[in-house]
Amino acid sequence: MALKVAVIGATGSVGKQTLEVIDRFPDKFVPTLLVGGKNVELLQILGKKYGCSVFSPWLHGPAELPLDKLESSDIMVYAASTVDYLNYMSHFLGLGKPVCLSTKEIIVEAWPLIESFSGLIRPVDSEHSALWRIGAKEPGVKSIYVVGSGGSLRDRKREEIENATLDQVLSHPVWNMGPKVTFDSAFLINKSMEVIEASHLFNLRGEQISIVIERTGSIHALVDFVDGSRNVFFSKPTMLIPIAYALSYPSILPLDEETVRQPGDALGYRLDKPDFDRFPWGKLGHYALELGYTSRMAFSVADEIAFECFKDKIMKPSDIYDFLVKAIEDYRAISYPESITEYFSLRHDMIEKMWKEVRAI
Ligand SMILES: NC(=O)C1=CN([C@@H]2O[C@H](COP(=O)(O)OP(=O)(O)OC[C@H]3O[C@@H](n4cnc5c(N)ncnc54)[C@H](OP(=O)(O)O)[C@@H]3O)[C@@H](O)[C@H]2O)C=CC1
Ligand SMILES: CC(=O)[C@@H](O)[C@H](O)COP(=O)(O)O
Ligand SMILES: [Mn+2]
Repeated sequence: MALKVAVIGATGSVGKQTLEVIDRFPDKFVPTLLVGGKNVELLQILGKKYGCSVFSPWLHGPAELPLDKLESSDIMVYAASTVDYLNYMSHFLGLGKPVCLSTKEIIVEAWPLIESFSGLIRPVDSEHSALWRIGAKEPGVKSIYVVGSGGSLRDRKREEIENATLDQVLSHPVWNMGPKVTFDSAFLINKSMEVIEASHLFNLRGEQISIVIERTGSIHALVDFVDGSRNVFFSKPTMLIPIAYALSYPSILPLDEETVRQPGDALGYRLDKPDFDRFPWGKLGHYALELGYTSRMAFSVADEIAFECFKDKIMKPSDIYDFLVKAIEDYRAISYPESITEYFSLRHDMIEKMWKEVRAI
């Protein structure tokens, strides 16, 4: 029997690639509910193509998903660039059903609220999928490496980074992704988010997690074990592999993507230390880990606002750094919400307060 799949964020980069995996294995997966945003035209085309239910706030009003369709699904892929559907995700997990989770903002911001379901949460973010596959959840892990490409500004000087245009920031050298994660990647904010994500998913301390740069996007993660051994994960830079693995776990689907290179070439890859002088944003994940869960949440919320401000030319990269540091520090002593309702209420207050600060700049 084909698994019934609900896709949140079906019209986006990860969502569309999820449907590509589903198309390749129609005997294994069938979409039951597709949730999208502004691109209602595409959403309706997809709904017709698969003969399934669709939902968009731009079509149907505030986020109220058809619960019957959701509950009758076997597995969820959460790939929306919003945390708005956290309560539905939590409800789905509460039914004992797995969620393939791409939206790292949820893991960074709301981990204490979903941690009890960690056995049902399957990482989709490429590095975390790789970490999962090479043993980061197993006993005996000493430390891990989250690998990055370096992003669109990786060869720019400090001054060029400070004056980068939106077009430059959104021209990723390796991956074709949605705008927010591409922006994050340009400043190593994405790696900071991924350090927190890895700490939560694999229950590791900040000092056990390092960022390294590999320019071709062929190495995604490394895990060092206490016996002195090291696992490394190679693959072409494609999200099809992590999406397919999350959907089909524990089996591996015959995607037949080209192997990245012959094993003999492995020594040809270069891993570099990140340049934190040019990319200080890449240290903020560790800083937020030090200061606690509410600071991590504030970091992610502030980053969402910073992206809007960068697009509107209200903030330069150095302003973004200051803004993120302030958010992390401002919320260090605030206790973390005890429920999803309280989380959304705190999130709302954070957004209001942060926009007030922006207006005062
Ligand atoms: N793209 C990638 O390769 C990777 C992405 N990720 C993570 O996955 C998540 C998604 O990224 P990506 O696919 O690139 O993002 P995109 O911007 O390409 O897609 C975002 C999706 O979310 C939908 N959406 C946004 N707001 C709403 C809303 N209020 N209600 C319903 N749907 C909404 C969009 O709908 P619409 O377009 O119709 O407005 C779209 O389907 C992010 O958290 C990102 O960090 C992680 C690793 C790799
Ligand atoms: C594909 C994926 O997982 C992204 O998060 C990717 O890692 C972004 O590219 P960077 O490695 O440049 O941040
Ligand atoms: Mn990633």
